[in-house]
Amino acid sequence: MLNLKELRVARGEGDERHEVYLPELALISGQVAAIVGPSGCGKSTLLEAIGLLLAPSTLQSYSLGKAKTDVAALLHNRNENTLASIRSKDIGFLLQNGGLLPYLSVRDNITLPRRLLGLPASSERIQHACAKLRLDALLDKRPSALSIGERQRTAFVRAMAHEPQVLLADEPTAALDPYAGAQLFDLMVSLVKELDMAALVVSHDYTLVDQFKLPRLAASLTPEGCCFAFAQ
Ligand SMILES: Nc1ncnc2c1ncn2[C@@H]1O[C@H](COP(=O)(O)OP(=O)(O)OP(=O)(O)O)[C@@H](O)[C@H]1O
Repeated sequence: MLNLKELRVARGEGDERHEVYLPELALISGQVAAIVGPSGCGKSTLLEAIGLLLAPSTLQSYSLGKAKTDVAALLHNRNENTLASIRSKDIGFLLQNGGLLPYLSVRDNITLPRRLLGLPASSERIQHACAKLRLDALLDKRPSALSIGERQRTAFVRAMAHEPQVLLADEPTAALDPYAGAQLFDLMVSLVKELDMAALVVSHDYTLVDQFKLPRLAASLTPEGCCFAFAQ
């Protein structure tokens, strides 16, 4: 579902430059893996590069989705239209701050990705996800009237609403209590299997990562910056 080799991506300049290196990543359909590591090591940077929100400095190969789209070639040729379509259709991104649109209701935030793609606004899966994450009573509210955890659950449903091939989630349970966090992980793992997709999730919640037996893409420090590889 996602195969990538030799990704390097950098943030900052000069002494502030921080490079992240991922020698290899292979995710099969139905798989959820966790990106783990200390604060500031580059987990979000890595996720943003994989999600095509940040341009890599080096990328040997990157194929995405069932069609094995050659993303590395698209990036190399700066094929912005196709890259934009992959971002909106094939990738579901849950940003660390939620990224909800303040002037839309919870319902409209959740259904926006589907409406932009010309799909019916709602689906049985969305209704099930809203019920499981206890969002039903909040659908007419604006994000400013929600707690941070409620915003985070809304952002998760929005990231999955258009049934992307790959879900990239940056700390989706950071603001949730243990029960709500486990509910969200449980929903994510079952949706990923049901929809034949793959997911990468940045998480500091090692209890959940272990409980759901997720493979860990773990950070180690190198002279250049930070290198990620699957923990043995
Ligand atoms: N916009 C930016 N410009 C320059 N440097 C940045 C920027 N965003 C992050 N950095 C730096 O890049 C490095 C990696 O940041 P990143 O947010 O990817 O880490 P992280 O592992 O996700 O951290 P956390 O767990 O605290 O969220 C850090 O040293 C950070 O200070």
